[in-house]
Amino acid sequence: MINRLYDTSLGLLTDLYQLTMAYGYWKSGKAEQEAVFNLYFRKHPFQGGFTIACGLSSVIDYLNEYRFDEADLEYVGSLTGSDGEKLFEPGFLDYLRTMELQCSVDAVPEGTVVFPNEPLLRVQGPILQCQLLETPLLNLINFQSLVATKAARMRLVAKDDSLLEFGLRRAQGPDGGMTASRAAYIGGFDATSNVLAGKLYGIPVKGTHAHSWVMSFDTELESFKTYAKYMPNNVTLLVDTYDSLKGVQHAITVGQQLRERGFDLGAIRLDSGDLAYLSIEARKLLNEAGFEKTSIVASNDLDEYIMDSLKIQGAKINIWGIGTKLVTAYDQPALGGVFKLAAIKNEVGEWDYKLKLSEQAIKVSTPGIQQVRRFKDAKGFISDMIFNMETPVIGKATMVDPYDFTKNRSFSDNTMYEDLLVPVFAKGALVYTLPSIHETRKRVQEQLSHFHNGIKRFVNPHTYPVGLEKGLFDMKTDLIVKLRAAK
Ligand SMILES: Nc1ncnc2c1ncn2[C@@H]1O[C@H](COP(=O)(O)OP(=O)(O)OP(=O)(O)O)[C@@H](O)[C@H]1O
Ligand SMILES: O=P(O)(O)OC[C@H]1O[C@H](OP(=O)(O)OP(=O)(O)O)[C@H](O)[C@@H]1O
Ligand SMILES: O=C(O)c1cccnc1
Repeated sequence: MINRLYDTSLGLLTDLYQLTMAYGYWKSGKAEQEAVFNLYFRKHPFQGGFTIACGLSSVIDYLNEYRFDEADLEYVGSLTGSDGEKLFEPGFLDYLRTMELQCSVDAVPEGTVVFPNEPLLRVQGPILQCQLLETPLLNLINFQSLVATKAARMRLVAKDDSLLEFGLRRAQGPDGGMTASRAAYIGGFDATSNVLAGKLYGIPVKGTHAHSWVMSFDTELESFKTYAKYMPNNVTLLVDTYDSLKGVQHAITVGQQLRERGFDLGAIRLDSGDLAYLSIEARKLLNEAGFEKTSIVASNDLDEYIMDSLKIQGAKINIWGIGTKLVTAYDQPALGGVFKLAAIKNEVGEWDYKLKLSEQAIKVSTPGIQQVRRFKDAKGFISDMIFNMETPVIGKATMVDPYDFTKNRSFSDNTMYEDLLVPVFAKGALVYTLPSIHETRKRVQEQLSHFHNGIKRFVNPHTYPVGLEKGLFDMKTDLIVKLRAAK
């Protein structure tokens, strides 16, 4: 299924309205008009204070293979409108057949901590092409950023404990499972039970055994002994099938036999009951029997809140197995990333800036060829300023709070900063060297370490300051005033 999905051309992985608009651009002679779109979200997921950008690697794979094959074109050519006539002329299908991607894409590297309204991706190129890419780019970035963020939240609670992703069976289909395994690893998990993700993405694979193994034997002890006999170098025993603490005693018996063979009892796993009480009691039993190094794995519908609570209760869990709540991003199953037109080049080669009005200030889009400047001092990151690349900031920079123009801050020209978006495609050609998944995973933790702890708490997190450069703010305000007057 997965291979079939990715072996085929994916040009049609878009919404029909992108194709009908593309057709309209083509018919009206606007197809090649240069446009700029920004991909951003408006609100952090999980009522949190940060988001992890993830999915760029899939975007690169997607754009590298971007095409419409003959079967795609035949299908598109067969689509009809309300009168039963064809929607698209053959000439448009020929246009798609020979179309080569001309877009330039700038993006924040995967694993970067990002905030509402900041472009994660900026796409510049023929408007027809940018338009077709809206849906797949959002599909690739939204879900992976969501899961990477969820995973990063779990990592914050776990601290130095191990985190194992167990979600494949509960994921939203095969692709949901695969991309969640990848995003979870980037967000800070140590390993996955998903063997295909191990093979394709190079994520470490780990696992224990199921209740069915224990149930298939007459006694739990026999099941443990048999498992240890055949896999002595990978023994984690699930102790809760009948009675968790009796299960721990059986695991200790098997651990003693393993030691006689030169191996050891790696871990026990608890998967039901009061995980705080049981882990504390299990730890005592293991320590009393000389198994201080044996780990305690817990699983059972865990999320960052239950983990936090278990830690407060003094649970002796040092490996966490997490599936459903992570891979489905259970408490917020979608990130609302959007892709908005921000500028179009006119006949005389100048940019006409564009914005979408809304009654809600938060939903008014921002025009401009946007870049994000992240200011920092010796202690870490202090503020992000979105600016228009066409009017570069020279000298002192003034940043305005987009929702309260009376609030602004200035940064002298010797304030340290980094600009977040980097070139990924230049006129259709890949110009970016993708870091390994392991480097991207490290980047998340490194990035988080530069932010104030206030943005990382789960309850009423601190709002990290993100503003518009004064010139961009003024340009946006003028445009709003003009558009409201023209309504
Ligand atoms: N000490 C604890 N504090 C907070 N939450 C806990 C604690 N122990 C377990 N939990 C969580 O409470 C939930 C209990 O789930 P549930 O009611 O299904 O119980 P169970 O032990 O799985 O029952 P069963 O024996 O039927 O499998 C799970 O999400 C689990 O992670
Ligand atoms: O609870 P999650 O966070 O989703 O983690 C995955 C769950 O999947 C397994 O249960 P399942 O009942 O499917 O199989 P089992 O017999 O191996 O426990 C495992 O024991 C976990 O409880
Ligand atoms: O290896 C495990 O223990 C495992 C794998 C998948 C789901 N639940 C548990």
